Amino acid sequence: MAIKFGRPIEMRDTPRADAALTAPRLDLSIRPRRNRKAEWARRMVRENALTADDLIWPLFVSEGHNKRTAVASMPGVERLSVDQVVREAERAVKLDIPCIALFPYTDPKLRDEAGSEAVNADNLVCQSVRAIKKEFPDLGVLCDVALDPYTSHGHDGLLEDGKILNDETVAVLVRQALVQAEAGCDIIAPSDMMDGRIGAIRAGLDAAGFLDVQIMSYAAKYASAFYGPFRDAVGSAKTLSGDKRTYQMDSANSDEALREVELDIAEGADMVMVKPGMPYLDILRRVKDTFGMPTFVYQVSGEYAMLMAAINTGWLEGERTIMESLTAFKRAGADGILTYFAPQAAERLKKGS
Ligand SMILES: NCc1[nH]cc(CCC(=O)O)c1CC(=O)O
Ligand SMILES: [Mg+2]
Repeated sequence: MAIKFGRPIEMRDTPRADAALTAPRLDLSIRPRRNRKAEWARRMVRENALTADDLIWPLFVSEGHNKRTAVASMPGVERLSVDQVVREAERAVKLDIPCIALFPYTDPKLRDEAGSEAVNADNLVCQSVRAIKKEFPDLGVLCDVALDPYTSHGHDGLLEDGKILNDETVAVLVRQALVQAEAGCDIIAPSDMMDGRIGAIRAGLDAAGFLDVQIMSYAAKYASAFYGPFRDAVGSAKTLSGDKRTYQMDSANSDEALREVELDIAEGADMVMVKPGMPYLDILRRVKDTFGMPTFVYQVSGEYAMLMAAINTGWLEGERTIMESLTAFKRAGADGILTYFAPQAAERLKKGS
């Protein structure tokens, strides 16, 4: 049974009528409940607020025209052909969402060992960026940099003899970032977790004259089971051989996240990210407190799937659960949130409380 929230029960200062329940008055000078007695009072002492400015909306692009394909493990999320991505970009603009993030579902025929489609200046992501920027130049566009949507083995880097090559991968990532920047991408977001990629991408962008293209580093990205539905969406779930634990972080570690973030800042990251979100709020708080950088968090596909599964069965109440989960990120120090709930949250915020 879903819990139904009606009119809140608010405290009034009217003297109590004689009632069956009586008790000697407690001698309390401090009663924290006073500051919660009514909505106006709660609003006055509220410490954190979610606004549309906090939202980054991830979208999945696929081939075709006027085409939308449901992603089974992410109810409500679809893969969109480029023209449809532009329609969602329009929705983002209308909802005051400042930025969208693009992820491709690459035709399996175009995937190869080297992830060559990643550096094709006319790949789905680049096509989308151009189409969006033509109609909505003032909407921020973030592009993920990593090879997994393009490789036949589903890894974020180049694979040789069962090993993910670091420096060789970084060289390809620099080229991937460059085609995205040339297409008009505003924020390059490397999600691959290779060592040294932020510095190399910054140098590559600068050498090509893209001095103002920002870098949001997936700096503390964990090897997480919560990415499952995303791999379904980009089509790498079936192809992925092995796991990503030689490059993504061990979920048992916390100090290591600070060392990773420190390196990416030193290499030129403008913004840093912690990922996943809800199971890693402690990391988010440490990163924000330690560095004071613009700090983002990714409420990943598995978190979305988990909440939607419970919402769709009626076990959780949708709107309140979504808003609570997003406000928790603000409380933990996030300056912004990548979330598949971005449009729902923005619509809710537009309506007001
Ligand atoms: N490097 C690709 C990438 N970029 C964002 C996500 C996950 C996003 C999500 O789960 O919503 C992943 C998956 C992965 O690393 O396997
Ligand atoms: Mg690193």
